[in-house]
Amino acid sequence: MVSIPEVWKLMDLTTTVIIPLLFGSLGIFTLFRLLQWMRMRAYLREAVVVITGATSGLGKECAKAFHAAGSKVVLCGRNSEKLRELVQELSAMTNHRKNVSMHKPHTVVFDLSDTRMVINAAEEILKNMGHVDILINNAGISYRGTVVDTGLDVDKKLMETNYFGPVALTKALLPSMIKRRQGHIVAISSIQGKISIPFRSAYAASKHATQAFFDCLRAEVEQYDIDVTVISPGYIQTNLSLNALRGDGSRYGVLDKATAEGQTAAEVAQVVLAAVGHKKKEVLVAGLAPCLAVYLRNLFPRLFFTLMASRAKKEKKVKDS
Ligand SMILES: NC(=O)C1=CN([C@@H]2O[C@H](COP(=O)(O)OP(=O)(O)OC[C@H]3O[C@@H](n4cnc5c(N)ncnc54)[C@H](OP(=O)(O)O)[C@@H]3O)[C@@H](O)[C@H]2O)C=CC1
Ligand SMILES: CCCCCCCCCCCCCCCC(=O)OCC(=O)COP(=O)(O)O
Repeated sequence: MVSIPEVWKLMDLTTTVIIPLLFGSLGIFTLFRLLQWMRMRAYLREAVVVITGATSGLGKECAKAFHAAGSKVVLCGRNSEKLRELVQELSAMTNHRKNVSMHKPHTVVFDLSDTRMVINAAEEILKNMGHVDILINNAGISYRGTVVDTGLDVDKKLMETNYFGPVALTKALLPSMIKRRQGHIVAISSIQGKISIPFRSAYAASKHATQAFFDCLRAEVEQYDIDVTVISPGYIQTNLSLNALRGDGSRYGVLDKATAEGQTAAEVAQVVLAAVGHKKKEVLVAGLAPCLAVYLRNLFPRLFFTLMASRAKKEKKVKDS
């Protein structure tokens, strides 16, 4: 039994020590988060942010998010008409924050799978903007097909767009970042940069290569105060599956159920904004099953391979029927 004086003592301890401590820590935590948020906003404001694949999906939503945060966005794409429309859309956005001014976006037209064009584009960007603070390598294409029926030209196309394009652009902008000892390079990879699922060989390979390249880069450029962020999303509601290539190089042209039921591009763009603002090294933006699959691949690879083989058999049966 607890005696009355003991209860008083306990209550005294609660009111004089535990409650103030609790509220004190909460206050410190809130203050810390606020400072973090303010530092992120300051980092993004006025920053020159280059975004590839800005004409659609995640790139377009990133353009809106960074533009609204006060960054000077450079919109890259291969369709000048779509870029012009986006500039109009961004220019029409109203500024809700009094202390943030939104800048007129710049545009650069080039195809990522053409190395010469990529190098010229980087020169053009540096000439017009003076420097690049943040490069977001977002543009990409996907693929559907079996290894046995896929032409090598399709494997190469995927690697050129998803891997060599971002690598060429990064290499072209890196020396100026090193010179300034300042810069941030972002790679939009995929959960498929961490695990390979059946009928995605070319896509998963290009994303695994992306992950590996940018992990190396991060280690090499930290000494120059350059940050590298790799973002690995799960399914997003975009045109990715519609524009995916088949094994014979033709357009897949189907909006897959998983894509249609994915996260919205605007949600993922906010995660990209925060990850860049907080200078995160890598971020997985996916539901429970894809995240668990990544851990399963690393912790219990045999089980993962069995699951993928059964998935391949099942999908093949459905296709054949
Ligand atoms: N949607 C998803 O489920 C997921 C997407 N991702 C990644 O997100 C990124 C953005 O894709 P998402 O928005 O979904 O797809 P979209 O198809 O909507 O957008 C892809 C963008 O990349 C551009 N692009 C494609 N090929 C080239 C090229 N050769 N040169 C220049 N630009 C090119 C497209 O330009 P154009 O308008 O001219 O076609 C478009 O702007 C990709 O890297 C993708 O792998 C990662 C995980 C999941
Ligand atoms: C301990 C229990 C573990 C349970 C794990 C179950 C394994 C389930 C497999 C889940 C596979 C998830 C694949 C996710 C793929 C993905 O998110 O890809 C993103 C993309 O890049 C999409 O591109 P696509 O062209 O494929 O639409």
